[in-house]
Amino acid sequence: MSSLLLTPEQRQIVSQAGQFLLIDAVAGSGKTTTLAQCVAYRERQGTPADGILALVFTEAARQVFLQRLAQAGASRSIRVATYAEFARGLLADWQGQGLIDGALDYLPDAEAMRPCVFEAIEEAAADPQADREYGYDLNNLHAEIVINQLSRLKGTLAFARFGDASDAELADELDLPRGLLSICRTYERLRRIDAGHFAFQSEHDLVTDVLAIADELGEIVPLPCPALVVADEWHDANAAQISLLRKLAGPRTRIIAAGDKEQVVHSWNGADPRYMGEAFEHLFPGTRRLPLTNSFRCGATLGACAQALTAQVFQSGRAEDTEVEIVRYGKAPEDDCCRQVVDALAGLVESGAAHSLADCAVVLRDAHQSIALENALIARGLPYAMDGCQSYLDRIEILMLRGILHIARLSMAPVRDRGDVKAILRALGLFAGLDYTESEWADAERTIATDPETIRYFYSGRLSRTTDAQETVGPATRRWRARFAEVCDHLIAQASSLSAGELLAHAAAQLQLADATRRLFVHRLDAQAVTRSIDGFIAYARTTGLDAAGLLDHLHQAQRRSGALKKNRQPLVVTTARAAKGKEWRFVHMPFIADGEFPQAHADPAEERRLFYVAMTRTSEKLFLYTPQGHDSHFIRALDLPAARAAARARPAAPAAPATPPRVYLDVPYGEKDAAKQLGAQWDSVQRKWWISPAMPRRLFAKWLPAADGPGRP
Ligand SMILES: Nc1ncnc2c1ncn2[C@@H]1O[C@H](COP(=O)(O)OP(=O)(O)OP(=O)(O)O)[C@@H](O)[C@H]1O
Repeated sequence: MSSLLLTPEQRQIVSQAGQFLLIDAVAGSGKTTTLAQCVAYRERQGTPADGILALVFTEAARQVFLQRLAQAGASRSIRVATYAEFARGLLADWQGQGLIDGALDYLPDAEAMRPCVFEAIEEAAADPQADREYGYDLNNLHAEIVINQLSRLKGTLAFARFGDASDAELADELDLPRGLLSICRTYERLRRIDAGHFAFQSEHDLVTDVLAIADELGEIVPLPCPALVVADEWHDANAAQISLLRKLAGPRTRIIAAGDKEQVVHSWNGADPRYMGEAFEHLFPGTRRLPLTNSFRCGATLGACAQALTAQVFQSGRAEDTEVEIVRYGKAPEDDCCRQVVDALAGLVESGAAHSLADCAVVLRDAHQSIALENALIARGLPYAMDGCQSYLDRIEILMLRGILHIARLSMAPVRDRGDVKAILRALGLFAGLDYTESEWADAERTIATDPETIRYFYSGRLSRTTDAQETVGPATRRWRARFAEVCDHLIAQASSLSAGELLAHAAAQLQLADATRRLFVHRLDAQAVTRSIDGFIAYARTTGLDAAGLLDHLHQAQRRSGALKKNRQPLVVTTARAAKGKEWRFVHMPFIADGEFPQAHADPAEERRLFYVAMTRTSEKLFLYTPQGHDSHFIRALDLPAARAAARARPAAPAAPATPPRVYLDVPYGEKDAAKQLGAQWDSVQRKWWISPAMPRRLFAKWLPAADGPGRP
């Protein structure tokens, strides 16, 4: 049984009687805790454990939910599953009962999916009607892009449209290349033999396969009809998941979903604020909505800022405040901003406010902003670990730009490590559209790692040749390779007279890298992120003023130093707003809060605001926001910090809201319950405790009062 005292809001949720309940919760308000308490309560009320199902999105969330169930005193046999796992179990049951044939092959990961994706790419390319502007490359990056797109099309149920819309129509509607859509359609055709009979199946297919089979075979395939389904982190749900939930709702099934509508930040993958609102209410008529407004993570000042930003009630259940400091940066914005971040981080550790850098995180809007930050951290010797995004030194577009500089110099020096040589060459080959076999790659890597000057032959022998009869590349790739070679020839000629920044800027302009990026990364948002990263790196190269050799040397040293720093066991975390969701640190720093950066230009303003809210509410002790001097981002203004501080000061000192429940709970042993009852104590069936109102004379109940309230039991 839990020792946690539920807040009045939490208690109301746990004991409410309606069939469908949607919990509108603020960040850190105990969604998971409350859902687990709902499960334990219903079980105590007689719902059998095997009639209860908890659905979550990830294995990590499953583990947390299991812990919370144990804390709430629920039985261990209650099923907690991810959506994919649950769907897979259903398919296995149907197969076991002989209702469907199931899949011949289960593809557990992207690696296993790759041959099937390649087959789909080849078939789509061979179609006489194929989109000739699309690069049907058979490489890992392209396979990954196809897999992500398959997952999006499934999550949004857009696959259902394939029956009545052409690839061209869908391409237009979804802002995707027609070639990519026909690959996805081909993949699905290769996979799907018949209802309930699949040539192969991956994790991404499971939920939509269950939905499709249930639609096609109707009552032949029985769906479970649990007495209670709870769905955590509901703000991440997509169309497929909400449809599955609907299918599980029998006439007496109770559904409780908890989420924060302000944390819908995965719309790229099908999440939609409507699933936290009207779409849920439409599918589950009579839904009651109840709030969880007390955050146990964010103190009063930050809570008031979050409320001002989102216009949703956001109170603090934390006794201590969470301060917010606005730091302004000036000239040379990137460097000045990062210098201030690094100074503040070092100050937190030196002053003892943070036990180590592991108490801190830097949350970026986007990975491209890490370049100046990582350089500042490396220069200061502060250990850091990237979480949810790669270090700029490892990102494929940066490796490609390094590769271009190596070509310009016709030397791989100073890089000698075979792994580093491999990463740079492959990134270069990918952008250049080089069609190498594994053994050709291995050969090139070995030779160049042994003698860095042989990159010259790699360039003249393969990279710049566009008429090799053995190559099977299409005309679009061939044209692109010719342009690539022309630009590289120019860079080689200019390498000694231009700086690295000028060489790269020339290459980016002549190669129209933004277009090339769109060709490779396909999805508009992915391509934009890579383009920003390329622009950021070129700007950085320009500020150094170094020539190609100098910059390559500098990057090599930076890589070595960052490798050494990575060995530290208590590093600072550098992450992005999206990847930070669900996490928490004592001190959070958010650099580059400037209009155009965060909120990002051309992005959906509502999702930008939600992302900002997610990032800022990861903090428990102090949030640092860095904004340009004289140009506060409109997010900073929206927080209305002076008013938030005033509200926090005006708040009654302590105890905080949840520590002052309107009930005083008693520790009454079972044998003394009648005595307590006679004195006026009442039974709380949610907490499973006796309680009195604060107005009642405590001395009568002194021996049962918890330690903080009275003498209690010896
Ligand atoms: N009534 C309560 N009293 C004290 N602490 C509580 C209470 N309810 C929840 N908590 C604590 O608040 C913290 C956050 O709870 P939980 O993880 O359930 O919140 P969440 O809303 O799911 O968080 P997130 O926004 O990160 O998804 C946990 O440490 C939990 O133990």
